[in-house]
Amino acid sequence: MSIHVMKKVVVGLSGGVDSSVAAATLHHQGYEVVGLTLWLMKGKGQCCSEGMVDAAFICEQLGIPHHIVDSREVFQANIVDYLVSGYESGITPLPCSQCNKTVKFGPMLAYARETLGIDKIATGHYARIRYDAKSDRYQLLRAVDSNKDQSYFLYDLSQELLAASIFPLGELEKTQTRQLAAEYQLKTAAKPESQDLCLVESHGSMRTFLDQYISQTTGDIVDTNGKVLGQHQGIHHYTIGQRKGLGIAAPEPLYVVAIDAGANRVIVGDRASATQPDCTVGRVNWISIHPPTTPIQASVQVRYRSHPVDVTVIPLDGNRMKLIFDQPQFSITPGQAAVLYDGEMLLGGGIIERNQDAV
Ligand SMILES: Nc1ncnc2c1ncn2[C@@H]1O[C@H](COP(=O)(O)OP(=O)(O)OP(=O)(O)O)[C@@H](O)[C@H]1O
Repeated sequence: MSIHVMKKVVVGLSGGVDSSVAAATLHHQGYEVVGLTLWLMKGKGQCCSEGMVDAAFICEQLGIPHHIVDSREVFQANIVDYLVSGYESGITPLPCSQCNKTVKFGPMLAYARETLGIDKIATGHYARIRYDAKSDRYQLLRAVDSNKDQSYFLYDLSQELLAASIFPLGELEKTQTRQLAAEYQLKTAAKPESQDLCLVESHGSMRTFLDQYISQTTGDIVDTNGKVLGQHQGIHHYTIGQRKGLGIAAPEPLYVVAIDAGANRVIVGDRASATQPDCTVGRVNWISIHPPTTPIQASVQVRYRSHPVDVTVIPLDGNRMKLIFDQPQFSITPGQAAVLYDGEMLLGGGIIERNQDAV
């Protein structure tokens, strides 16, 4: 007699079409699925409450249980406070990879294991996971749909989290996801794509969000020689490489090249002065490979949508690395993630550090 043990999985449901299809796909594959929605945002939580209702509807449609976990404190401490202190210190923090690690995957797996006795979690992220027996590691790969690929935001996950995760949409084109949603007649089938960071979508702009927390303190906008060219309303309104909205009339286009929080100054210069041959990166996480001890060649994305460029990676002590670009790069932004790839495999990544020469 064979005993059929049903595989169990907890699916993170945002109320969007991707996670709905992830849950429905696993359900149709025979998994015992539990839906889990994290309640993330305080105050302006309209998108969260709508999301919770839509997620509940999907669970009812699929006939699966739905759990909601109040994660507002975790989100506030790990994302809102992280963003506010980062912008106050003159960097442009990346919230999504931090959110995935500390708010979503980590706590979701803990909840799945401790409360539900389930060892697997799934999300609607577009990325793939492969086990490599030779290195005994789980590797993170780009999604098949290169336009939707979200691997960049997942570079900071651990081996333990990767081993426990399933990305049912990694092999699909977005159009196929929509088709599946229609086939399964999911309520979320026609829901529009989210266009931006959840905080930006809920508040209209990052500026509106930050202005709730950071008071506007006027300061100088200066050129690279320290000459005052204008005034700003708060350094948190600026990011490296920014050209628009500086309010300065100049014969040549000017870009933000550095933000000096100590002196409350924004430093602007021509395109060449916002271009760097190298940078250093901290809090490095090697995800798919063992940490290298000698220099390696890779390609790097310095922003989510930036084109990968070739780079030499020099490992440094203390979870840091130096990146030497084959071609100097424009607008390398402290606080954003530098994520390394070898073809479709994501090797690792970390947070771009401040360029000490620029301030
Ligand atoms: N509040 C949440 N609770 C639980 N899981 C979540 C939540 N928000 C996002 N997720 C999970 O993370 C995945 C990626 O989230 P992201 O915010 O990038 O949404 P998305 O790509 O627009 O997907 P979706 O269409 O499912 O909203 C989602 O597919 C979902 O599995």
